[in-house]
Amino acid sequence: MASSSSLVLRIIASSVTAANRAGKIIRDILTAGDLGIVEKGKNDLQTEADRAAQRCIVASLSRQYPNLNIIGEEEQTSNVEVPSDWVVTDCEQSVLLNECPPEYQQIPEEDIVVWVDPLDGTSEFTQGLLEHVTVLIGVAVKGKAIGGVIHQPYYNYKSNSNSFGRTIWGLIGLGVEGLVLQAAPLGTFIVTTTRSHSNTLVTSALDALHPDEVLRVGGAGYKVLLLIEGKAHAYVFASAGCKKWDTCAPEAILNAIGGKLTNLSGVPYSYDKDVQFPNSGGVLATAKGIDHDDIISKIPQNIKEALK
Ligand SMILES: Nc1ncnc2c1ncn2[C@@H]1O[C@H](COP(=O)(O)O)[C@@H](OP(=O)(O)O)[C@H]1O
Ligand SMILES: [Mg+2]
Ligand SMILES: [Mg+2]
Ligand SMILES: [Mg+2]
Repeated sequence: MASSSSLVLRIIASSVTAANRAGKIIRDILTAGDLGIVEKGKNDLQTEADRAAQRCIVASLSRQYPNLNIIGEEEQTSNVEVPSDWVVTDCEQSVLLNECPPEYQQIPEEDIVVWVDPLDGTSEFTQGLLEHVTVLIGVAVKGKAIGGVIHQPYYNYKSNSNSFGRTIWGLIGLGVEGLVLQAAPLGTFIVTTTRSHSNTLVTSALDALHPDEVLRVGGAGYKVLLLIEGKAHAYVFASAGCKKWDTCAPEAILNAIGGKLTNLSGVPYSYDKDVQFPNSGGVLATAKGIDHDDIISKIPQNIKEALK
């Protein structure tokens, strides 16, 4: 089989196209002005943009890969028609120009699970912090996050240029495309964490690490981008609030450039189709070159216990 036609690479290539389309849908809904906000739970909002972006991504991927396991954040009623121009079935050709790493060349469809967060950073989206918004599509093989797409529909939107938005994709063994990798500054320790889902446990984990600076921003996708672009050294979230769709794509992309994401006890998450959705052990993600285990050792035991 030619490497360019490996299923994993084609799914990533299709996910880039679908994420870009979803980003355009998100922008159009915000521009139209009716967000249709629904409260799913305490401090847990959903907008028409979340719902529409998910329908676009799931319809687009399942049209091309009818037997693929796709798990999305939002509940979806299958009998609602998806507008035909939301269904995109072409692959991003630049992805297919790459050689698929040998270990992923022969993966059958049934071993793959795709985790979809159609809009990460919903809280910030509703408050106009648009740079924090991402579309996340993660690809897991046998429970491991191996590839993914982070699309940022409003990247650079404050600049006067007409071309804003960007798409980052990555695959372990291949690397990451769509941004410039940068190391965070030496001699200081910058941590990023939640902006809208904090509590006393979240704060006490941060306190225990004595960071020089804490960047409180929205979304798991955006926080991992801060790590990749050298704005922060670690993403620390001592809460069970994040779910598998929040971390699958960011974890794979971070891993592809030498970073790491685990729970706060250092245990990796499984992305199998049968797993529980919550990342109940919290989230620690570290940039390339940061001593992940050293940070784990500084998280107090009572916090680790509370998150088990
Ligand atoms: N306590 C909580 N309840 C519900 N969702 C939570 C949560 N804590 C974190 N999350 C989810 O985890 C993602 C990252 O959170 P945060 O921005 O606070 O770091 C968000 O995804 P969504 O915006 O896709 O729902 C958010 O909803
Ligand atoms: Mg949500
Ligand atoms: Mg999310
Ligand atoms: Mg979401």
